[in-house]
Amino acid sequence: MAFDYNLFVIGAGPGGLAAAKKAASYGVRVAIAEQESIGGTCVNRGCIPKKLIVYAADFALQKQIAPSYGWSECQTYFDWTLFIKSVHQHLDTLNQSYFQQLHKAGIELISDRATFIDAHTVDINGLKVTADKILIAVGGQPLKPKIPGIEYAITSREMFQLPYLPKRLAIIGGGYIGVEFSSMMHAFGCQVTVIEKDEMILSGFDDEIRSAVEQGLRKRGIKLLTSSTVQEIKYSDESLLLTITGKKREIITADTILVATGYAPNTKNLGLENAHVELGEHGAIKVDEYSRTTQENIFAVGDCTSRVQLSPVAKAEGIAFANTVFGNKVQKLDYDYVPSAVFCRPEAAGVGMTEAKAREKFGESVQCYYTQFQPLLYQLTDQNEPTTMKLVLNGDSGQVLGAHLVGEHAADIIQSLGVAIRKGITKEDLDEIIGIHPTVGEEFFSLDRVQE
Ligand SMILES: Cc1cc2nc3c(=O)[nH]c(=O)nc-3n(C[C@H](O)[C@H](O)[C@H](O)COP(=O)(O)OP(=O)(O)OC[C@H]3O[C@@H](n4cnc5c(N)ncnc54)[C@H](O)[C@@H]3O)c2cc1C
Ligand SMILES: NC(=O)c1ccc[n+]([C@@H]2O[C@H](COP(=O)([O-])OP(=O)(O)OC[C@H]3O[C@@H](n4cnc5c(N)ncnc54)[C@H](O)[C@@H]3O)[C@@H](O)[C@H]2O)c1
Repeated sequence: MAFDYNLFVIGAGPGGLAAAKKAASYGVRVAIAEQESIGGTCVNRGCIPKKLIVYAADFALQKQIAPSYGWSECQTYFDWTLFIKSVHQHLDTLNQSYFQQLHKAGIELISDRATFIDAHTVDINGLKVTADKILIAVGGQPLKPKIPGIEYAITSREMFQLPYLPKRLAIIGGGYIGVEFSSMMHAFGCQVTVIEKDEMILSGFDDEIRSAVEQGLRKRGIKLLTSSTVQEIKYSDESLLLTITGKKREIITADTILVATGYAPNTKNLGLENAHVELGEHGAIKVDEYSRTTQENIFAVGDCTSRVQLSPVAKAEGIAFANTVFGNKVQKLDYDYVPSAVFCRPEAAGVGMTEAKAREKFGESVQCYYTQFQPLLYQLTDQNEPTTMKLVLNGDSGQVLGAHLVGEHAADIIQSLGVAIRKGITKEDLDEIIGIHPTVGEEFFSLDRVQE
């Protein structure tokens, strides 16, 4: 049977775009459908605008320590409306550049929603298109817990559209999104309360890292209510009232509520049943290690498969799919050494195993090196802003299993160290490295305190 395309991709986020471009480089005929803006969550309502807000918030934090560096206090004013307008102008430029990249690669862009009619046919607003292979890269969307009054809460998507900064912000969920927004919004002067159901924020990270971030945020005045949930939300006198249950029952007042309790795969109403594509837990598309779904010619990558919900992972899965299916290079991903970071202040990052995970696998032989120190940046100031550093080792072989850091440039330092850890570096190898002075990262090469 002759198909319209060799590959049809649904969703132009990092996963779909990477797969489409790689497949096109092998000379196959590719089309991609996108119902919103090119670039997906990452470019339009995730990583990129978030990081620009982090930079904006950093000026406020720098201002606090500037007098210790000889700068006199001066009046400054942060104009959120002006700033967020320039963020969106930048996103428009990025969208344009993606559009041109697709055009140059000979990939046809169909700007509409696609749904399955059968395993080889999709419907796009009444247009039937056929393809030999179909890749689902539809991403995810914010989950909202079933709480009475949750309709008053907004999600991260709307945070990027806020017309003005709220005075009091309540955040439900102390994961990546909740913690990052708590840090940025507090730096702009908002009163922030985070409500997290677990005992600590940032589940999945090493406990020492979680605790160091908690201390850092609390010290700045961010209120963290852990082991707590929201029972109901009410609107009264132009304010939102959240009834908190958990360690303590209390009512907090907010102008804006951000709900950040996880991301659910975007797999509803996609017609997947017509194509015999099965779903697993929480609506994630079931895939094998080569991203193949339960239907032989259909593949899925990125957030919609709920493996690791990060942009570089979606991109790597897209490339591995295209290499395997069109490039004659069978490739699967190793998810063990995916570095990740939380762009809060203090910044946190980790790669490899946490101490808890290492102990599950290697038991008593696990050894940890740990240090906490006041970095040079804060030594002229009266602020106590410790850097926390931890290495997790297999004590028998000396192999480094994981590295974790809270402090300045944590994300950049950890991603470079991740390369060495993935290659099986030992503590002895690290001790032989000559670092760059004076930096935070050099301390990883002279850790000499085994944690009790
Ligand atoms: C606030 C926030 C901050 C984040 N920060 C980071 C970060 O700093 N670092 C990081 O690595 N990750 C970050 N992430 C996660 C990252 O954005 C995602 O992991 C990544 O975007 C997933 O890529 P994807 O291609 O799987 O899906 P997406 O980027 O979600 O793209 C999917 C695309 O498919 C389209 N689509 C869906 N259904 C259809 C359909 N039926 N037809 C046509 N098109 C369709 C959607 O419109 C969307 O454009 C962040 C996420 C959020 C929400
Ligand atoms: N820097 C980054 O790489 C980055 C930044 C933002 C988002 N992301 C990605 O986006 C995904 C979604 O982010 P997220 O922060 O929404 O999810 P998350 O899974 O990181 O955190 C959700 C948090 O909400 C808590 N929670 C769940 N239900 C709750 C309730 N009813 N009350 C109180 N707390 C509740 C959970 O215990 C958890 O700590 C992340 O998993 C991550 O992969 C990555």
